[in-house]
Amino acid sequence: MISVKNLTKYYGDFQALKGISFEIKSGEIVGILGPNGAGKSTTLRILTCYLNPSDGDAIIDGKSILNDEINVKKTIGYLPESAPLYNDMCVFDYLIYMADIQELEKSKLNERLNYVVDVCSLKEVISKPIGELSKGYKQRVGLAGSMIHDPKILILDEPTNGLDPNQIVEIRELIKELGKEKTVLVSTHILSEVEATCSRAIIINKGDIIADDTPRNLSSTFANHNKSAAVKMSIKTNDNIETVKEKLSNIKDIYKVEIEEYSNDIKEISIYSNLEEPRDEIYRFVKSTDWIIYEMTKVKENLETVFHTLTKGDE
Ligand SMILES: Nc1ncnc2c1ncn2[C@@H]1O[C@H](COP(=O)(O)OP(=O)(O)OP(=O)(O)O)[C@@H](O)[C@H]1O
Repeated sequence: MISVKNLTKYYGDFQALKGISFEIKSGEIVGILGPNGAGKSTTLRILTCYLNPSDGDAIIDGKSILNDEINVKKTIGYLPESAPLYNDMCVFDYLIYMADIQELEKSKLNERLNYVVDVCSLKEVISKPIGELSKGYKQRVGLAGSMIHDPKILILDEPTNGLDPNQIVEIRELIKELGKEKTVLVSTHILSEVEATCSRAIIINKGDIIADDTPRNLSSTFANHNKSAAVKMSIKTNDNIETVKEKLSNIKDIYKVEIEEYSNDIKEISIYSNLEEPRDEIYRFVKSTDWIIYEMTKVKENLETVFHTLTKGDE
């Protein structure tokens, strides 16, 4: 469905992509992961014909990005990192406008409108101006607009960026749902999202692919030489999520803290550490607070720790 061959991109003298190649089969949901500046957006913008490669080619559903731009764009639904939504437009008008831009046949308009409104759960906001919607709803509108023309492939650039944990879970569920019918390529920093939704992860760093496998295989491949670990913790506290995150981030050797879920005073947290056994330090810290620990489990290997090991020193 997508065949990328030796894709190279220079910005002036700077080589942002160093001849990457990969294949994506029909029906796959593939996550493209990498630290800031790795080349994720550049790759996605080339595949969607918004940027020319310096060298190489990509064949999208049989069409080359080099000489069949119009048909490539028809095959793809693209949600850029910051989707250009029109705040004064109501959701309905925006979807009609996107259908128009994509030259969707009039006879298919009603059916497609009903489908995207339904799958993206937009019914209750359909007449509202986009500017009045929450970030989560705006992202749903962006997704709905990007697939109004029924593309075979969805390319989503950091679709959960800036969303709160509940909205992230919702968009993750939506991507899974869409993946039942479409081939999906999604870039993200949220690795738990890749583990939960993607059948494959392509890890990219400094313009090169450094790993390409199922999340499970990646985790087990690196099981023996990975010195970092993750801890899943459930706590009870009245501190808000930002405060919890900040306090835990200050513990020595912790490099990342994610609040996975929360309801009132219960917070489910993932904590990532450079140490093989981070629980001692975490416990000592929690003892100095009024938090109550409901659960604390070490997870030796997951995609986050693999990712950290592979890209260590590059962030
Ligand atoms: N228009 C541009 N001109 C010059 N350099 C650029 C341009 N766009 C991107 N770059 C550089 O190319 C590299 C790859 O950028 P890209 O945006 O593809 O990375 P990314 O993996 O998407 O990062 P992020 O997660 O921060 O969005 C970075 O070093 C970036 O500074």
